[in-house]
Amino acid sequence: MSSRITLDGVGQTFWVRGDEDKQLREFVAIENLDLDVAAGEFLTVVGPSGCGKSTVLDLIAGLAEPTSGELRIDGKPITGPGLDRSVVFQQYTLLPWRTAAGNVEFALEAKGGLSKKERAAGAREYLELVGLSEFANRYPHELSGGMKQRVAIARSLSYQPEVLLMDEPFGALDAQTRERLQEELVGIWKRTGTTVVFITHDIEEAVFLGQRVAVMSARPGGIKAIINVDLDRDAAAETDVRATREFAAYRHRIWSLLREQHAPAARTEELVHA
Ligand SMILES: Nc1ncnc2c1ncn2[C@@H]1O[C@H](COP(=O)(O)OP(=O)(O)OP(=O)(O)O)[C@@H](O)[C@H]1O
Repeated sequence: MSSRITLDGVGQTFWVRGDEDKQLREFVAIENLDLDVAAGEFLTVVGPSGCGKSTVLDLIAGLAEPTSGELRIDGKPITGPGLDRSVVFQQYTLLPWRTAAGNVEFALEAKGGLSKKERAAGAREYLELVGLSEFANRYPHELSGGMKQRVAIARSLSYQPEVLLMDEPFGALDAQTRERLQEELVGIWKRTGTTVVFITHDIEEAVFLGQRVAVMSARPGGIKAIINVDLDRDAAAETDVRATREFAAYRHRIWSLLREQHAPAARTEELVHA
């Protein structure tokens, strides 16, 4: 199950208070942003801090309304959150009083229409998908950071959203856990065919996961470039794809695009929009 997402000339402006005069003024977070995510695609988004990555994700999730432009999912305007889309945030948003299985079941309760037995079976299935079958009865405080994030992913996938929106979901994890979860996520994406939009600060993570990498520019945020990544992900399990020359070339290309943004011109722009 998957869905296509379209952003058409999307802009988002916030009212912010000036540092010195404390006057309210408009702050253009993103401007005239066009983006098309194909059904079943894995798109990663990188960009400097504050360029509007989370803003874009919030808009696709329907958690905010754009100031201008339009967002559509399968041709229909996005007017609010929906069960066709699921968000995984950086911080683990698990219910501490529920076990791992209980947390997944919670999402299925919200979806409705399933018996207790079906919900329990669903939780088992998705915890297995993320490699946590043996930890179903543990409470969040008894799980490691990586395990908690896997429960959050299992919970998001359990109600079979067409779109999975991930906002730096592995940002708080150590490098090894992060790499393992990246590999698991690619496997899950292949098995489920879900459309994934994944935000990250980490260029290597963006290249490893994304079929395409959208590189954002800052102030106001927009899409600077979209890079098609053609890596043999099927070989990922056996070979260290991250150590290949192709991988390094993609990494360098994106690094260079991001680097350009630190030029003095960017600072001038910052003042214009401040
Ligand atoms: N509710 C809000 N009110 C005012 N300004 C906001 C609001 N939300 C975001 N912003 C501003 O909009 C810009 C984009 O924020 P956003 O969180 O989307 O950036 P980001 O690229 O996700 O940043 P980071 O990588 O640091 O998480 C920032 O300058 C931020 O301060």
